[in-house]
Parts: sequence; structure tokens; C-alpha cells
Amino acid sequence: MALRPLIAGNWKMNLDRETAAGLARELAGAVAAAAAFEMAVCPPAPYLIPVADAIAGSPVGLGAQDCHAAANGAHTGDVAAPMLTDVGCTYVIVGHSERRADHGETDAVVRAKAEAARSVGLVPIVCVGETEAQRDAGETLDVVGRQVAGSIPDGLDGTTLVVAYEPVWAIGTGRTPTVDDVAAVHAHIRAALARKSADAAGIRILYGGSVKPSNASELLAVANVDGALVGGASLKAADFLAIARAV
Ligand SMILES: O=C(CO)COP(=O)(O)O
Repeated sequence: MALRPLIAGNWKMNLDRETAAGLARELAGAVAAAAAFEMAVCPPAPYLIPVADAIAGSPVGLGAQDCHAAANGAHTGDVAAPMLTDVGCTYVIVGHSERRADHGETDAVVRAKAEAARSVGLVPIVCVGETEAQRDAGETLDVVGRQVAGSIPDGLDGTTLVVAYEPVWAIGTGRTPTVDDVAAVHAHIRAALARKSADAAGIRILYGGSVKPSNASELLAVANVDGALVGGASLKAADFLAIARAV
């Protein structure tokens, strides 16, 4: 991998205040600034501030799991991108398949969120990935290509965006695509990014979906895989660190 890999933990709707801060403290104490990887954690919104405190002064970065497309206003229950920078976030996940499914987020909505994030200097981690039915129908590259085209802003200046390829059927299931399949999709995403940015080669493309210590080194070694977006295995410090150290 030519780019410095990003190992990001998506804690989803898990942990409580104490365990979240404890996990963050453990990671902060274990990661050196000169590590071969960059690490970030994405806790639930109420725990962003205690986690920010726990990782202060460490190389571990902070990300949120979603943001609204508007900078403020009458959007009960939502969180705006400027609020996330205000509490110390550098990343925000947008368009996770769980939000696309639970909240009906379309490519256009995801793109607006990515634009809102970038406008305040947050790096969006834009998620794409096919369902099992789409894979079985041989539609994976079409689906992912369409999602990249629709969810990622045009005319990207620079590399202040990350893409995460997360096959829906691989999330939380223990199943992963073959390394050849991962390579094919990541190459396809790289080509699609080249239509968005002159810096496509510098945009990190993460793989996500059942990444664990036992499969991390083989997945992270695939061409155009520039890190991982980890769910379940990011909730245990030892497992998440083992994944990061597999780069
Ligand atoms: O959805 C994911 C990360 O965003 C992946 O989750 P798992 O690692 O639990 O499969």
C-alpha cells in the first residue's frame, strides 16, 4: 500500500460512556505517532466528547458516524458537521449501509452530507457496497460504480475524502469476499474516482465487512486497499490493535 493506511473503528450503537472512554484510553496508550497506520475511532454521538478527552494528545483520531447536510436549523435529532469539528472530530462516516437502509438515505443525500462535511474541513468516509442479491445477480461493479458516481462530490480538489467499500452481506456476518473480488471492486472504485478527482490515486479506499485479526493481513495486502473500516472487532482494543498492526 502506497498510502498510509487508515484503520477506522465504527462503534455503531454500542458501548456506554465508561466503556467507550476506557477503550479510547487503551488505544491512545498503545498507538505511536510514527505507526505505519493512522487510527481513528467513531463512537456514538453522545460519547464523542468523553472519547475526545480520552484520546487528547494521542495520534488516535476522532470520527462521527453521520452528519446532517445542513449547517444548523430545525432538524430534530440530527447533528451538524460544524458541531462535529467543534468537539474535535476530523472524520465523519456518511452513507453507511445501515443508514441507507434504516433512514432511506439516497446517493444524493449522502453526497450532500459529504459536501457539508468537506465544507467545514471534516473528512467524510463515504460508504458504498452491494447487497447479497445484487452480488448474486452479478451487479456488484455496476451498483458500486453508481454509488460512487452519485454519493461522492464532483471536482474533488485534493484527497480530503475517504471511500469505504463495505459489501452489505459481509457486515457482521463473518463472511468476506475473496481477495480477488475485493481487488476487482477497489480497482473499479479507483477508476470511478478518477472521473471525480485529479488526485484519485491519493484517495484512500478502505475495505469493511467482517474484518478481524485473522483476515486483516490478507485483506490489507490487496491492491487499492488503503485501510479498513472495522465494526465488531473495533470494540475490543486487542483485536482492533491487532488489525491495525497487520498493515
Ligand atoms: O459495518 C462495518 C463497519 O462500518 C463492518 O462491520 P463488521 O466489522 O462488524 O462486519
